[in-house]
Amino acid sequence: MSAARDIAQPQGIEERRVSYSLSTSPTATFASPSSSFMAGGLPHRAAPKQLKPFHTGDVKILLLENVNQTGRDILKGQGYQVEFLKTSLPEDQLIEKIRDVHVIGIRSKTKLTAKVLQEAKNLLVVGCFCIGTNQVDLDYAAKHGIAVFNSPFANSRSVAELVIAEIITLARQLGDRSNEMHRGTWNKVSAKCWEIRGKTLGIVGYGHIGSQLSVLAEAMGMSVIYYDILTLMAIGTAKQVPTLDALLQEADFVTLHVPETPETKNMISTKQFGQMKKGSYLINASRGTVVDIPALINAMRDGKVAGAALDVYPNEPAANGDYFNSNLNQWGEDLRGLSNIILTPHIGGSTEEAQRAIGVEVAEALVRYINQGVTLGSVNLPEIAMRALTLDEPEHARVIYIHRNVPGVLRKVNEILAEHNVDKQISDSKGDIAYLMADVSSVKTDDIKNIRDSLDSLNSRILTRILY
Ligand SMILES: NC(=O)C1=CN([C@@H]2O[C@H](COP(=O)(O)OP(=O)(O)OC[C@H]3O[C@@H](n4cnc5c(N)ncnc54)[C@H](O)[C@@H]3O)[C@@H](O)[C@H]2O)C=CC1
Ligand SMILES: O=C(O)C(=O)COP(=O)(O)O
Repeated sequence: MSAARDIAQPQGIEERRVSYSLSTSPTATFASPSSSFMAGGLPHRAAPKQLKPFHTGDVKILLLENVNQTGRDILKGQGYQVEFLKTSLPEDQLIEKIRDVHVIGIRSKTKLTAKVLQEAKNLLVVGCFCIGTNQVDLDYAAKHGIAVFNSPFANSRSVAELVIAEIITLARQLGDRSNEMHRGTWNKVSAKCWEIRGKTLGIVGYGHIGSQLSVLAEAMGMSVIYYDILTLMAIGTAKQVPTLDALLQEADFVTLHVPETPETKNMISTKQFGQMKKGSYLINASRGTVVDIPALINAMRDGKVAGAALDVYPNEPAANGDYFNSNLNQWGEDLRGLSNIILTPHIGGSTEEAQRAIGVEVAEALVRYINQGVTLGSVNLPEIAMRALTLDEPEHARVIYIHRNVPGVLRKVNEILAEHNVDKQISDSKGDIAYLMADVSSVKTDDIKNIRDSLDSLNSRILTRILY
């Protein structure tokens, strides 16, 4: 049985769903208190005008960017309202839509900036159905009690395989030969075409993708060196080098697998191209901001770089269609005019295997969070797990209190919970934000309302949810 089913669909839960409670504003009153355990509790940053009985059908989810069917099925299977769009949305439309939803699922294109998130008054959680989370203002989200989840490695293998294909394609100038044949030209050449056996691959960023790539490259007879800000265990006979310059000076192929951060912006620019070996190759399947594209164009025109593969760009379009004729890519003409350059539309993680796996992983994390408050795998909140609430424990409730990490909060929370039997309590913090989960028993509806109101009145409060 899958984790989602374990957590979200205990025996007999379906018929009881209609009676569990929507978490409320401090001024709202309870409707139809449940006598059983249910997973519920939606956020209440904006005071709802009226409280209505809650069921899973109240949870509104917006899925953008063609999230895989596997994820959609899991979420719909919970009874949530799921709206699905194939593309991302321009900011104004995104703001309109995000106001209304409790959950949003995105991939790498949708920018959830503070400006967008501040309109998301009901938003409980963001699911990034991809690896990168740079498109989300994680700090703003945490400070407003919005959890963010991603899929940390389900597409790593797909990216690593793409890079292997690109290494050979560049070494043999396959893109150019194929284009020539498409134009009807037979151009059989061996000059400056190489085997990859015995060549050195320099991997910048030796995380999930970089280390997977290391294994594949060594299996094909390449020597692997890598540079990372962390000291990391080498896989196989790969060697960590102390600086980026050392890597650039030694590598025949340089491939980038770092996240988008202020430090990685234009990490490969004129100075770094100057360090690279003449006739070496550059591959970027990380983020478009990591390579200074005008500097790459110059390095290729000078012959310093013999070939390049770009899968990512500083500005990427929201949907499939015309790209280089839009003003999104100001260097389109220059890039297309170069020889031995592979240009792909951010397809590193775009395989059936990766997308299916990501759909399941992220949707299951969302279900666990919505239904049980479990934050395992969250990238911006402390990770906390407690066993699922079950139906044979009447008058139990799960209290979730997201709060600022300041002294004295636990004492105040425990004063509020003191009259009840606290079966279990866990609390953890991450920077300024703390997450507390407590299962309490012998609680009646009025008790739940009182607990919620008291927690809401504390200065440290960011978000209170009570699941029962
Ligand atoms: N083209 C595509 O479709 C895809 C692109 N990506 C991109 O690839 C990136 C890497 O993915 P993973 O390997 O899964 O991430 P990861 O987090 O497992 O590894 C990243 C590595 O980069 C290192 N690093 C961070 N900053 C650095 C710096 N300034 N200098 C040197 N090393 C640094 C980290 O210490 C870490 O070891 C993602 O952040 C994402 O942006 C990921 C998946 C698909
Ligand atoms: O997983 C990532 O970080 C990627 O870059 C892949 O993004 P995508 O899901 O193709 O929008």
